[in-house]
This record gives sequence, C-alpha cells and structure tokens, in this order.
Amino acid sequence: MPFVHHHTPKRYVRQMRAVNALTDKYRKMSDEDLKAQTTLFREQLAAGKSLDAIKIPAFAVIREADRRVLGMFPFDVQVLGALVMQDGNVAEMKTGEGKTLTATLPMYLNGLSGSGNFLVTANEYLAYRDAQEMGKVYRWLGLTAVAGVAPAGGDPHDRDLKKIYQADIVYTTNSTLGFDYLMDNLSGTADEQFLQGFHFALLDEIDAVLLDSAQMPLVISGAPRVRSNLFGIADQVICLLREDIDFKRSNDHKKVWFTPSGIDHMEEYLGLDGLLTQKHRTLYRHLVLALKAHQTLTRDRDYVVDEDGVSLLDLSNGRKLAGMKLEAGLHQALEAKELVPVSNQTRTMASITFQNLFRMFSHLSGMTGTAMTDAAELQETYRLSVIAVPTNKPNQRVDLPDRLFFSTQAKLEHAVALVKDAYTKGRPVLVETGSVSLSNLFSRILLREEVPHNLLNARSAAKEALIVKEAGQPGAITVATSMAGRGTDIKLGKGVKELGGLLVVGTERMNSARVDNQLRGRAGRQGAPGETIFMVSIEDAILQEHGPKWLRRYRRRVAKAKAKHQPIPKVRYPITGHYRFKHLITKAQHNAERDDRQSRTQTLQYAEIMRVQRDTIYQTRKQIMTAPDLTDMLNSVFKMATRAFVTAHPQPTRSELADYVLNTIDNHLVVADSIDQNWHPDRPKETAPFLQQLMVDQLTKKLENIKEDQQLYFERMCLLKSLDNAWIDQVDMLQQLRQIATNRSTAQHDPLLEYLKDGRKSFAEMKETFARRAVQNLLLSELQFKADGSIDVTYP
Ligand SMILES: Nc1ncnc2c1ncn2[C@@H]1O[C@H](COP(=O)(O)OP(=O)(O)OP(=O)(O)O)[C@@H](O)[C@H]1O
Repeated sequence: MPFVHHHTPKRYVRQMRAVNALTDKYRKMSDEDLKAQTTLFREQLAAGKSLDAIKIPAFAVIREADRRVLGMFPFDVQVLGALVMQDGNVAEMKTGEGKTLTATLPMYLNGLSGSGNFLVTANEYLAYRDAQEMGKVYRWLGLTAVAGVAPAGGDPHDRDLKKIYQADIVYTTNSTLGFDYLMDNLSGTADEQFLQGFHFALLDEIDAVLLDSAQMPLVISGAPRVRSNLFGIADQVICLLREDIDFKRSNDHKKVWFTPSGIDHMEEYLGLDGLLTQKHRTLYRHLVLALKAHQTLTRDRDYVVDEDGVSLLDLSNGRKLAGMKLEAGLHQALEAKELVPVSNQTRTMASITFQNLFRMFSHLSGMTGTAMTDAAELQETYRLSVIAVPTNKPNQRVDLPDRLFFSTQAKLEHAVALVKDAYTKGRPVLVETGSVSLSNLFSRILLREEVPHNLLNARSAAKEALIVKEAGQPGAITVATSMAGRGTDIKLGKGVKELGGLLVVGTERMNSARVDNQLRGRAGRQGAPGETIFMVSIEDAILQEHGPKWLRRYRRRVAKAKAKHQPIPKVRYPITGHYRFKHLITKAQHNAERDDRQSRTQTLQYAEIMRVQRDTIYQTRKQIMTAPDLTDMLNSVFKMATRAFVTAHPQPTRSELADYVLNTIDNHLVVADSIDQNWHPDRPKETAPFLQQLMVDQLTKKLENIKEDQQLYFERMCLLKSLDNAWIDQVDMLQQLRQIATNRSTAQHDPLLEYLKDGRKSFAEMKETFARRAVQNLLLSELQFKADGSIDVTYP
C-alpha cells in the first residue's frame, strides 16, 4: 500500500455515506435514547462484536451528540478524517478544519471499550482545554473523560492518577504519559501502578509529537552521583586541541569526534596509554563531554551564563528552560567550560524515547495539518500511512513566494513596511519571528513607526492563546515567536474578509517546511481568505547552518566591500528573482530536514537496545509484583547467582567459597560445618548444587520466622529492590556508553555495533548483579518484628 494518499480512498467515502444515512435516525431520538446508545454499544462489544463492526452507528451517535452538546455537527470531511484515523492512519487535515472536533469520533468509539485511550498533544494547555471542552460530550454520553495533565499553574503531583488512568478517555501530553509510565515502573507495589494498558492513542499534531520531540528522550533522574573532578581536567585538555587535526566537526556543528591524532595528543598531555580501553573509560567519557561542550554548544544561543549558572535556552522561542539540564554530564562539562562551579550530576533512573512509548500502543493514529512532508518517515518508523482529507470549503489562502533580502536589516525594514501598510488599511497581521530577541527588536521598530501591536512574550501558553485568538480582529497587529499560539483558532473580525483576511508574515524560514506550514495555517482557516509571506535574508540561521559553501564566501566578499565603503547594489532590495538565490532556502531546508531525519533514525537505533532490555525488566517486575507464588523465580535467581560464582571460580578454594558464602548467604558463617561436610575442593562440579541447596535452606530458615501472609511480600520486596537497583545502574550505564559511542572516530569502528556489543555485555552483567543482590537481600537482611505485627527490614 502506498504511504501517501493525496485523495481519500473510496472506501472511506462509502463509509461516510453510511454514517450520513443514520443522521435522521439519531436526530429523531430523545436525549435519553441517544445516551442509551452507549450502553447498547457496550453490550454489543461485550458480546464479542469488534469496534470496527459498530463504528458506523457509533460515529453517527457521537456526531449527533456533538451537535446537541457542543453546537457543532461534524462535517462530512470530518467524518472522513475520523474513519481514516480509526483505520490506524494519519489524517492530513488542513489547519483550521476542526481536528479537535474530528477527534471526538474515534475517541468515543475506542472509549466504549474501556480505559487505555489517549488523545495526545505536545502542549499541556491544549490537552487541558480540550479535555474540558470535548469532555462534555463524552460525559454526556456516559463515558468517563478526563485531563491527564494538571491545569495551568497546578501541581502535577496533585493529580489523581487512579482516576485519570481508569477513565475511558484521557486527554494528555506525550511527556506526561511518558513520565507516568516510567514512574509506574519505579513504584514498589502493584497498587501504586496506575496505567491500565495502552489501547488506542490518537496523536494530535502527530508530527510535532513524534518527530519534533523525537530527539529528546524522557529521563527521570534520581540520586546525585558522586561528584567527579574529571570535568576540570578534561576541559583543560580539550582547550589544547586543534580542529581538523585533533578533532573534526560536522557541517552543522552538531557532531564532533576525535581523530586518531587527537587521541595520541591527549594521551601525551595526560601521560597515559590506552585512552580508549576499558580502564580509562570514565576519563574518556569526560573528554568527549568536554569536546561537545566546546564545539557543539554556543553561549547565548544554546545557553546563557548568569547568576543561576548555566541555563539552557529553548531554541524555538529563546526562553530559558528552567530546571532543564542536558543529559549525562554534558551540563557539568559546560559548567567547566564556563568556569562556573560544577553542579551535582544526577543519575538517570529511567528513560524512554517517544518513539518507543507510542510503539507500545496496539492501535495508533494521528492527525495533522502538515504530515505530507514527513510521510515516508512515519511509514517507515511507525507503519502509519498518511491520507489527505479534503477541506470542507475550498481553501482560499494565498501563499506568496518568499522575499529574499541581503541583510537582516533590509529584511526587517521591508517586513515593517508591509505591516504598516496593512495596518493603515485596518487589516490584521500576525508576525512570527524566529526568536524572542528578534520579536523584541521587531516590536521596537514598530513602536518607532507608531504601529500599536501586541507583543507575545507571555510566560504562559494560556495567556498567549488568548491574545492569538484575537489576532484576526480589524487592525490587530500581533508579534509572536514561532511556537506561540500553536493550535489556537483565529476567528476573523468584521470586515476583515473584504480586506483579504489575516496576513501572516514570517520573518524567517524554520528548519522544517512543516513548521513553516503550521504558521501559514494560522491564515485562511475554514475557507476564509488569507495571505502568507515569508521575508528571508541570506543572513538567516537556516542558510548559515545548512546553506551552500559558496554563500558563505559570497557573504564574506560583501562584508569586505562594505568595510571599504564600496557600493553593494542589491543590498537594500529584494533579490528574490536572482537565479543564484532562487532555490537557496528550499535546498537548505531539505538539507536540514535530511539531517534531522538521520539523527532521528540514529536515536531510534540507539534506543532499540534500551527498549528490548526495558521490556524484559518491566515484564519481570510485573511478574514479581503480581505472581501468587515466587518459588520458581527464586530458584532461578539462586541458579543465576551460583552460576556467576562458578563461572568466575571454576575451581574455588575453600576460602574463596567461604568468602562468597559469608558475603552472600550467611554473614555469621554458621554453615561453616556444612561446607566442610558437604563440599570438597576436589569435586568442583558439586559447587553449584551445593550453593543452591545452601541458599534454599537458608531461605527456608528465614521464612520460618515470618508469618505466612508476609512471606510473599518479603520475597517481593527483596527481588524488586535488587532488580530496580541493578536496572537503574544499567540505564545509567547505557547512557554513558552512548555518549562514548557517538563520538568514536567512525573510521575504525561502527559506533552503533560497538554500542550494541557493550550494551548487551553490561546487560548480562546486570542480571548477575541482580541475582547476587537479590540473594543478599533475601538471606542477609535483618528482620525486626514489631509489636503491631509488621516487620522492619534492614537490607545488607
Ligand atoms: N463541524 C463544525 N461546525 C462548526 N464549527 C466547527 C466545526 N468543526 C470545527 N469548527 C470550528 O472550527 C474552528 C477550528 O477548529 P480547530 O481549532 O479544531 O482546528 P484545527 O484543525 O485543530 O486547526 P489547527 O491545525 O490550526 O490546530 C474552531 O473554531 C471550531 O470550533
């Protein structure tokens, strides 16, 4: 099946007609009868009918309920979109076509089957708002529907997780769901686990959720790690290295790696050999981090340094990312680079990528205004086809060609002139800039020109949404950063249509055409007129980072001419038509998109090993927490622990064996006699069965003191504790391995294979550690029996 459908396949049109045919039937029903349909559908599902079998009437019912409760009757194209999504595809519906309402159809249908159904956005404000608004209709029909996120300004810890995850339908964000999932799997008992399984996820703005955020895995960090003094040393060494000789950098400056000569030099400076060996792994990791801190991150663009130390900046809007730290030591390396005190590094306790989070759903689908650009990737990674759904009314928006300028200044001047012109006519304009600083600058120029306007630098998405909503009123001029007001509906004021509708002016093209289209989509909604234009300059970030080499040379020449006060003819006027510049931006954007795609694929490849291991661990956890009897598991743990010992000591001496027994099985060594009676160094084959028997006996002895109903609980706690500790170490280890892997000189090894090998090896070691710790916890822990019948366990 092709992954891009520019027309909606006929079968969906037929199904839509079938839904239409039921309109009258449900229109005639009383409210009570309509609500009763929910019970009816649920009975049919219980009797074994599939969701597919009831989707036509269910869609017709929710559609009628939408009309009665929300006052909106989903258009035919919205029903089409819903059918497309119910089939596990991505529906491409143009911006402003009413995706929020469309979602009610598949959400209701899936909600009929019980909990585990999520509408996911990347934005907490929207999740909360839509849960309130759309929630009305589900509740009216007798389903439970809630927001998975806290209200704006609310404390996420105050959420009632039990209620949330029991609900039939949850509106939430990708990170909230991901964090809750990870937390669920850090909990100590089954009643602290709230997620009820992953049945259906409908991702709103699926490209933003899956692609834009794909690079940053969710991380739960825990206890601080022992502070390392290697950051300072590594930083000093890195300052001595030279680009291209000791290390190389990718064109976009996102990747750096050492050359063999760089390794030699560092060994020389540090006075050691074998920097790449296991022995110096920690030091090497610090060097990699320092190199990254120096070569891939730029002060005042990626981060700022102020009285709070080093803070990251959000690239999309230039705001300080409060409380966010770079993963696995990079933040500390930055602090060393900037000579501020190195903060405590925390360990990663659990981590998952969004890709892997959503791959757990048995039924995944999505909607977006702008998926076509990334259709191939969605197909490859998630097996999702993108199907275009026609607009309700013909689209009247006019996208004017970009206007290209020679300098930022010329670009801004022309953009301001454009805004001023619209303003004098009373036509509303939405200006979007690439960064906060640019929007401030733009606002100042507008002030100077005496153009009243709204500058969006509100801290909260909620406030921004309020202002953006009004951006379609006559004479309204709104200046915002690129992400502001995403998903907010802009209604046109009186007389605006006659002026040509909303004018959207972008002052920079972003790294992906998708983001640009998202901006264009603020205009021309629901068949209204509208116009969009981008003002770009060859000084824009996209061209600097992804443009051709000759452009850089060209700019240097111009700068020289400028310095000599020689005239540069084209500088003040658009150079759009010039053949050399014609496809410049588009090409640069293709480059940027390709790079992003590649690094997403890479993230996915690297995440795969963690996924496999995490699945195993989480499954084992579940088994530990829910199994009515753990004897089998305990036996296999004993076996694993003994095997590890025997492998390390194929022919143990008595003292080696006694040592092991003392540290793992019985720290008073009351079993010393048993060693002498039942074990002989000349019969090494008997070591394993002997140890295992010893463990079983010791456990039996221990359990004799514990009341029967507490035994299972005790075993559970011991196993869980050791499993979690070992797994947390492993998660942290994988992160560290990854840091090293991506920076190995690619000539000699395939870094991914190397990573896989190391990752598997450490997983095997992790299992042994788990087994040994579990045995220790079970057999060496001290028990105190309290008066109220409870037991205090002190682990070794
Ligand atoms: N069937 C309908 N009847 C009447 N109004 C509708 C209908 N469907 C949607 N609308 C209205 O259309 C507007 C746009 O809806 P919405 O914000 O959901 O669009 P969208 O597709 O999510 O846009 P974007 O991609 O920009 O987020 C809203 O004001 C909504 O109330």
